[in-house]
Amino acid sequence: MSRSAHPAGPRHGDVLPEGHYAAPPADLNLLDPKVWSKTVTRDEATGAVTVAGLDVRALAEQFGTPAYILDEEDFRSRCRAWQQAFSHLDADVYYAGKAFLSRAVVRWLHEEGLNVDVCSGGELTVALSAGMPPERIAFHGNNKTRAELEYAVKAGIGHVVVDSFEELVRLAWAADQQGVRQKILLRVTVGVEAHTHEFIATAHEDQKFGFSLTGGQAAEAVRRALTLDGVELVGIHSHIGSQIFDMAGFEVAARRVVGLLAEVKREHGVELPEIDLGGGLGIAYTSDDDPREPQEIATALTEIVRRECAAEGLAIPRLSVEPGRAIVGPSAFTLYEVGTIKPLEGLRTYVSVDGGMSDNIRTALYDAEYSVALVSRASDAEPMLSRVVGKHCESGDIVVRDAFLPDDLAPGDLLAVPATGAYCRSMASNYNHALRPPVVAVRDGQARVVVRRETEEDLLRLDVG
Ligand SMILES: Cc1ncc(COP(=O)(O)O)c(C=O)c1O
Ligand SMILES: N[C@@H](CCCC[NH3+])C(=O)O
Repeated sequence: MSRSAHPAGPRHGDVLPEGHYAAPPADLNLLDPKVWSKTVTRDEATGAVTVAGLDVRALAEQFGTPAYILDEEDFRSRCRAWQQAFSHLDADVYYAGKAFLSRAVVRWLHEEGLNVDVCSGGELTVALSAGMPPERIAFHGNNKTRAELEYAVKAGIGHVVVDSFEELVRLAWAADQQGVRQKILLRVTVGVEAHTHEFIATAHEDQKFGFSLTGGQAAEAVRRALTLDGVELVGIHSHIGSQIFDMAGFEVAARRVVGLLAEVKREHGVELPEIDLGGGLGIAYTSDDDPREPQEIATALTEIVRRECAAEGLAIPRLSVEPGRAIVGPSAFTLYEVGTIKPLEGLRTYVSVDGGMSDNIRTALYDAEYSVALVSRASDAEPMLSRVVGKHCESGDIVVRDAFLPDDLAPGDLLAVPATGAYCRSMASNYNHALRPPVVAVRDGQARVVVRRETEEDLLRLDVG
């Protein structure tokens, strides 16, 4: 989640606790390019907002609301930025499918030369069915089932990132049964407290993922992996958490992972050829967030790996990274229609939209911050401190906790929440039997549905009682 300062400010004229809110933005019609996908613009003369040359009002008309609008050019350009940043190195970029996966996205990744990281049999099926070569797929997860492991081995995937001793045995057995040797990396927890929300930090000791480096589990896992016939240990993996801006955690992780490679060489005389430093790079959800560019990350990581390897007398291993949010997060926005508007004098105005926690659970789950804009017209009305809420039966059903919207807002207006490409559709639910919204891909004046809206028949199909 964003760790930025509180971005909201008071409704004009309201008396609010002093210093609690920042001032409202000077112009509510401005769409900050930091948080909107690359092809989004607002025509100053007419106020119309377009994406990939398409008027969002026409998109709402054609595809309905709520809808995720995915800017294909933006997505592809982020893929290229990551590829280019690591292109001069012996390195691989794996897109983390958990952020958002669909067959269209897999095809774009394939065309742009990226690999995919999956963390369930379902994600693996989507990746394979869209033609991703199995050797370009990595499989993650802290509790992969025996069936999932057999499926992955049978499919011939590139590597499995092993998370536990049980999995090591299960996987070696599954591979043995199929007469193959499965390449693996071991996921280690490097003991870093990533500066992010507790639920998305993954490298400190007290959580469920990986082999503890400091507690000696990682060394034991290496020892066991090297003795099992069904697996070929090729490297070490670390993922410290998500929505991180500070490079320090990655640097510590890189140092500790290289330290383990050195220990493995000393103990076993084996130089493991690969390291994977995971994903986790933060994006701008509000104008206060300042994310790092892929190039900065590539430079910082490779410098540290080179330096540590030189100090330890190791050959430089092949490096992988796994960005998810940093690729797809900024590429999409969610389009909603305004319904009920409830002003609370001296407090704020509750603006209800036709979606909510079923299409974006992140605000309720992580206290995530988002921005929002009126996109069906421009407005010169006064700023009104608002809370954008959904239509679910929960008072925690909040999409944007604090934002300024024009105080002439009316039912039927369209709002868009930017930076909802990651962990929104992929974490969407049918709570209150909501129908999950479609994903509409837009590019060069063309729009097409890549994930269709659910229907009531979809819900009833599963209800077989
Ligand atoms: C192992 C692993 N790799 C990559 C990612 C992608 O993270 P992000 O979307 O923050 O880049 C995650 C999710 O946090 C993960 O668990
Ligand atoms: N779902 C989280 C990120 C967790 C990523 C998986 N390790 C989010 O929305 O920020």
